[in-house]
Amino acid sequence: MLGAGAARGLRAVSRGVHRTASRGAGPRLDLSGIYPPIATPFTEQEDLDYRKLEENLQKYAQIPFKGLVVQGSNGEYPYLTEEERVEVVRRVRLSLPRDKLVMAGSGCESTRDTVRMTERMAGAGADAVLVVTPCFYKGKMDSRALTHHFTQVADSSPVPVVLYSVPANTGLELPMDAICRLAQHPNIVGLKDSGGDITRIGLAVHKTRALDFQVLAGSAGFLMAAYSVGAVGGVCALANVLGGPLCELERLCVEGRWEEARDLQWRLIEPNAAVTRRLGVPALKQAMEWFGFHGGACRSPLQPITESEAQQLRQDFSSNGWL
Ligand SMILES: O=C(O)C(=O)C[C@H](O)C(=O)O
Repeated sequence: MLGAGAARGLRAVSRGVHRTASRGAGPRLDLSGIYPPIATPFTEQEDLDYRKLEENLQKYAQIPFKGLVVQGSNGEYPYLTEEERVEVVRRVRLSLPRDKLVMAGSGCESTRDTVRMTERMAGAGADAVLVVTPCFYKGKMDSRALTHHFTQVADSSPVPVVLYSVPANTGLELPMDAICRLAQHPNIVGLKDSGGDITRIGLAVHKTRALDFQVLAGSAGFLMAAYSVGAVGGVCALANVLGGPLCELERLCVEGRWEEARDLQWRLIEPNAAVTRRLGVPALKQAMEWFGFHGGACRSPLQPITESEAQQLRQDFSSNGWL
């Protein structure tokens, strides 16, 4: 892991984003494995519910995850204050066994705020940060702007940076040429791609092969496909609910047991689509309740799913043998 000093020392090199195979800053952070982007429990008054969070964490600690993503899209981070964001990461780090990675979402709209939030997340104990593409001025977020943004953040980050492309939420994809340039940065160790375009994931792996750069599938529906083109793991909303089966799918892929992997992958596609692009975070939190975790309500303006959506959601799990 790079320290702040090391990151500073690498700045001169990273400004030009030119680097070859060796990062030259000690062993890289191994990202391989499965991560749930954890949901944030709230009380009825929409305050953070740290007791419920802790109870969820105790359960997640029993599942062979590589670690947890705190404040990915499903953590409702756009609705948390800066203090809340940092405090949740601090508590997760304290609760989680030391060998589990904590990857903290530190993305903000401006570069300046993201740099600051990244430093705070590292101070709260994050092992790595996950930095989403800024998107409010999406028409202006071209390769030049995004390369500049991520380079500035990585230059000053005390911990390794993972790029995060999630077009369903941001309305933009991190362009491939930006990924290839940023992959050369000594403090940028990977990409979480939630877009689901398997040709793009394969190309990202192919184009960065000579580098110590790791690609993670950003959703469970294409996890096996992503492994087959060289991804090393996945950050999957569905892992909040079906963490064991997703870790099993990881194992089958890593062992090359593709037929068994395919059978399992098939059963995950419908539940995954339901808790992500079709019904989103409120549905994920509903499903968590059915599987013994604390989900509960989202922070407003997100609304609970309707009765008929809940029925369809249940059907998506039960018809695939999960309920
Ligand atoms: O919450 C996140 O962050 C995710 O990566 C979830 C992801 O978008 C998914 O589809 O699983």
